[in-house]
Parts: sequence; structure tokens; C-alpha cells
Amino acid sequence: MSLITFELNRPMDFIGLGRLCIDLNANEIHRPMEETRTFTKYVGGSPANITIAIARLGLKAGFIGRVSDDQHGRFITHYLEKEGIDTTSVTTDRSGSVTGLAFTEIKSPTDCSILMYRDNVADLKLEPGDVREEYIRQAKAIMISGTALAKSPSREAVFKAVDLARKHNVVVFFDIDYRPWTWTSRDETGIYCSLVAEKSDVILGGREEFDLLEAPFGPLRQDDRLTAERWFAHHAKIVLVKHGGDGSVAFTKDGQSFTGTTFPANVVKTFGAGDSFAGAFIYGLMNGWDIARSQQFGAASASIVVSSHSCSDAMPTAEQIQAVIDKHGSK
Ligand SMILES: Nc1ncnc2c1ncn2[C@@H]1O[C@H](COP(=O)(O)OP(=O)(O)OP(=O)(O)O)[C@@H](O)[C@H]1O
Ligand SMILES: O=C(O)C[C@@H](O)[C@H](O)C(=O)CO
Repeated sequence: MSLITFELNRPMDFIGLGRLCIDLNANEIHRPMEETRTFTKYVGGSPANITIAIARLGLKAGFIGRVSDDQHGRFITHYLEKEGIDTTSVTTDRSGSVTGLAFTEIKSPTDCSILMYRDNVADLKLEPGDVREEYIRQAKAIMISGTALAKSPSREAVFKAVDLARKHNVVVFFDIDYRPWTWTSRDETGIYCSLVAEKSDVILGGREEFDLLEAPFGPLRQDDRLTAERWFAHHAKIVLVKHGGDGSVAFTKDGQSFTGTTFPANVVKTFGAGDSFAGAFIYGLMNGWDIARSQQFGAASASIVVSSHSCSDAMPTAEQIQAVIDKHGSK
């Protein structure tokens, strides 16, 4: 029997919840931000990227979020609509908030960083009233981005969404998605993210992100298996720890573990790896594939996105991902 069960008779496959932002990716790569003069604009925000990845793979996706009441907000909403993503739960925030911006610095294929402008951002204005029970219960899965817990009222909106999802057997994916901006302290992050991780079916994060969740509650053990066991004692069935260019390790509640490798890439920049991986991994699970195959699909997708200039725009189709696997052989 499968570890997680998706309610197959639901019209919507997947809902993303969290930030809808803009990435400004440096055009003049291999130089510091101080010397960068031009950027290309893309839709960004990790949960937006993952939802776009899933829509590109052919699943029916929707989004719960808030956008600013200006040209940037409209750019994002139009982009989602063009991708076939349902935006009926994307609310325009009229409080004077702005769209979050992520300026990316691409110094070398291994030295990339992000500078985020996140003061008074629309995404964190998401309100519990924006989270509608009838919207959530018609979906098979929902994915929560940990950054949506950084401030109220978005924080309360997340807890409402998770409780409604659990009530209606909607599979809850939690991507820790730690961004230091907008949080007050690391303890605050660890404690709030832990509260949602406890209620989630599948948890994804990097080693340092899982450490952040463990830090407020005791000495760090920095051991992927012990991390997974912590969450299996709650509700989780799958815990996936991402290790960048070293691949990933997935643990399942029935005691198995799966080591995922990587595919060769002509790396332009490293960010976007996690989002493309997550989109394709979730797609695999939703197709009923086993963990190892889903992990392989995620890794192949990530190899395409790290070889591209953007995150959202570069999300591949299933055929493009399969072509990578066919070219390099199953890993
Ligand atoms: N340099 C690389 N070459 C090929 N594949 C990569 C590379 N870096 C990451 N990947 C793939 O992407 C997966 C996720 O990467 P990573 O652990 O960097 O996620 P992340 O930290 O969430 O990424 P992001 O930088 O987008 O936040 C890895 O498990 C691996 O399969
Ligand atoms: O997550 C963000 O807000 C920024 C992303 O869109 C960015 O491209 C990235 O970091 C992807 O991991």
C-alpha cells in the first residue's frame, strides 16, 4: 500500500500557498551585484515556482496568495493564468503593500546569492478569510511554503489551510523554504515551522533548514535519519533532505531510505534547483511513482533549471525531463 493516498476524484491536483514575487536575475553574470546594471524580470517566489513547475508538467494547479495592487501584481497574476494556473484564490491586496523582489547575484556557477526586498510585501498580507474551505477540499494536495509563516496574518492563514486540508484528506506538503528576510529570529522560524511540519504528510528541506527546526528544542544532531524520525513521530510519511550538488535523501515512515543522485548540468546558477526538484518530485508521487523514480525525476528537472537563467520560465515539461534521463541513463 502506498504511503500517501491522493483523493483521485478531485478536480484540482495541487494548490500552492505562499509568496508570489518577482525575480530580477542579473544579465551580466559572473560579477558582483554592485557591478550589475541590467536584470531580467521573471515571476518568482519559491511556492510560485513550484506551482508553475507542476502546471508545466500537466497537472491542474491553483494558488492561494496575495499580490500587490499594481503593475507587478498584475504581471504575476497574468503569468499564472497564461500557465493555466487557477487564480480564483489569488487576492489583490489593497493596503498599499508591494511585491517582494529577489535580486539575484550570479558570481560563478557555484557562487550565487539572493538579495531580497521584502518590506511590506503583499504575500504576507494573506488573511484567513482568503483561505476558502470549498477551494481546499476540491484539491488532492496542497503545498505550504514556510516563509508564509513569517508574519501575521499570513501565519494564521497557513494554519487554517493546513487544518482544512487535514479535515478533507488533502495531502499536505511542507517546504521549509527558509528565507532570513521577514523573520524576527531563528527561534521564531524554528518554532512556527515545526508546528506546521508536525501536521504535514511530506516535508522537504535542506540540512540547514531542518537544523533550524530542531535548534529551539535541543542540541543539534545533524543526522538526516534522526531528523526524519522526529517527524515520523508526528504525522509525516515522507521526509526529504536536499543536499545541493550532492543530491538528496528521502526517508519513509516504513523505515526505508532512498539516496537520490544528480544529473550533469552546465550550471549557470544554483538557485531554482530546489523548486524544480520539488515540482517534479511531487508530480512523480502524484502519478503513483515510487520514491526513487520521483527523486530521479526531480533531480533531472533540477539539472535543466540550474542550466538556465531563470527559475519559473525554465521549468521543463515531462518530455524534457524524460529526455535528460534517457540521455544520461537512470541514476
Ligand atoms: N549543481 C547541480 N547540478 C545538478 N543538480 C543539482 C545541482 N544542485 C542541485 N541539484 C539538484 O537539485 C536538488 C535540490 O538542490 P538543493 O539542495 O540545492 O535545493 P535548494 O537548496 O532548495 O535549492 P535553492 O537554491 O533553489 O533554494 C538536488 O538534490 C539535486 O538533485
Ligand atoms: O523564492 C524566492 O522568493 C526567490 C526565487 O524565486 C528564486 O528564484 C529562488 O531562490 C529559487 O530558489
